Amino acid sequence: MESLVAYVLEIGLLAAALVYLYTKLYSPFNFWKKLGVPFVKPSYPIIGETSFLFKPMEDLGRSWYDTFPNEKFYGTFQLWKPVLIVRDPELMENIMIKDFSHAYNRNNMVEPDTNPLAKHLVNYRDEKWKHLRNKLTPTFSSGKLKGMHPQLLACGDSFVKYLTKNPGDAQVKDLFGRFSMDVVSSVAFGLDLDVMNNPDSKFYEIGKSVFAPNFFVRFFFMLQSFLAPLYKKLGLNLLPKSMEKLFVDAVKQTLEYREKNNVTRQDYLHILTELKKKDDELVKNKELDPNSLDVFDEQSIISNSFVFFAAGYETTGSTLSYLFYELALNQDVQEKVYQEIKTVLEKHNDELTFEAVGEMTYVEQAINEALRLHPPGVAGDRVITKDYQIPGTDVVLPKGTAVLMQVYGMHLDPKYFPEPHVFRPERFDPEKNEIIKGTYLPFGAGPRICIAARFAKIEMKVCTAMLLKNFKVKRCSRTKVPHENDPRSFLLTPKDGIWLNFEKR
Ligand code: HEM
Repeated sequence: MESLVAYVLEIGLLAAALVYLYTKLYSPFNFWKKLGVPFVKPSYPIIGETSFLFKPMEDLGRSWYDTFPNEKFYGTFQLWKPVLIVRDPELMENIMIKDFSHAYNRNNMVEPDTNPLAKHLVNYRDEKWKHLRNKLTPTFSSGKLKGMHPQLLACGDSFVKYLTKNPGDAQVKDLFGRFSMDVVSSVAFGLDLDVMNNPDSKFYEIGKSVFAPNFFVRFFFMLQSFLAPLYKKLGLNLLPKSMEKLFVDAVKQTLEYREKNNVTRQDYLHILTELKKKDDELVKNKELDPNSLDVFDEQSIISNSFVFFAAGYETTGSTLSYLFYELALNQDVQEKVYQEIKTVLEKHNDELTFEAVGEMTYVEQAINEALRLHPPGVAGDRVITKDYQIPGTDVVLPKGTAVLMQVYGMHLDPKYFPEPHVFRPERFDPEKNEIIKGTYLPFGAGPRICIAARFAKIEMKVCTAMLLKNFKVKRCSRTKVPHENDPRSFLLTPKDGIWLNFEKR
């Protein structure tokens, strides 16, 4: 009996010693303490901090910003992984722009060879990313955007036709989602689906269900950086295999059809096809290794068309929904937007040319203001790729540290945006120059900024101009004020859509 007690005591002492040594010497939770950075202790031993997996993004954005209100930066954890929270505009600019060579990559990415849709810009790293970004940047040049303009107008026309047939109360998240799906399918996949008027299209049904807010997808998206090696091993995708196949087949069939019938359309798919042709030549001349990640091949076309969908569908659909919600609640702003649209169109013989859209500066200010109040991403994501000394401090962040820039918190900080909850597009008047550098980041910043920010703005301006020219937007009995964000989404997106009333002018 005695020997059993002694045995249990010995085991107990050994376990206590191991726990003590682990927490004091080896635990990853000592990371911030060792660096001398203030930090939030993780909620649980061993597994660390889990709140980022469950808290609604809006609350997460607020709490990240409001914890340590007097610090420019502090440490926290995602599970056992240390994450630096940055809440200072100057430091954000340093990390994203000036010292970009220390933070090339985002933390939340998978390897480009993980699955057939992963070989795209969002997932590329380091020098490989730089090469691909250089190739893709001209695809959004003014000339190329002008070439895509007729397709945006066609999508806008379908929208106006739909509302003319169905005026009155509408759930706008669904309508702007359909518009955004029309744009993506037409510009990136070469498919004229007109889902605005044919919502039972299979493509739309599947697309809508995949991108609909979903706790499961959100959970796995937030864990992507932890699970990336597993995804790669198993060839996994956050999309179901049926969806993956649908995208791959849609692009392959369109490419074959165009090739066979000699069809040329000035869209994104065409521009990507031209990039492939250039690299085919280089491979043929043995100037490029056909197996290198640098080669722009058929999989690159498919993946980069897909990223147009993944990165552009929900973001533009939600932003337009919030914009129209704010315009319905702020009729004086809507009137000012409408007057600008009318004046510019009169000058351009009632034609919404590419140039006319460029002249609609107040419309753009309203979009900027909607993105300030409702940025789809609450935080900007980077990972330190080369040891980085935080300027003006002794803190050296080791390679591999994840960093989150607090976009949402800053957009709502009265220090930078007085009366932050008021919808006031005048803040963005380019002549007043009121915006403090580094405080407004809906599209990110620096060399890794959203590559399609200009395209997205033009798309949203075209949609706004065409709708407001024809309709007045008002609240209706089903409009929820204030609106709620969907807790199931990893982006800020309205819960249950937003209901508004469209009245023909
Ligand atoms: C309202 C609309 C949109 C918003 C608010 C938005 C926002 C963002 C943000 C915050 C980033 C990360 C930037 C950074 O890390 O600094 C990003 C990256 C990106 N976005 Fe967008 N985006 C929008 C529309 C689009 C559209 C329509 C496309 C279509 C092609 C697109 C394609 C991309 C790509 C490919 C990247 C990765 C860039 C890179 O890693 O080099 N986005 N976007």
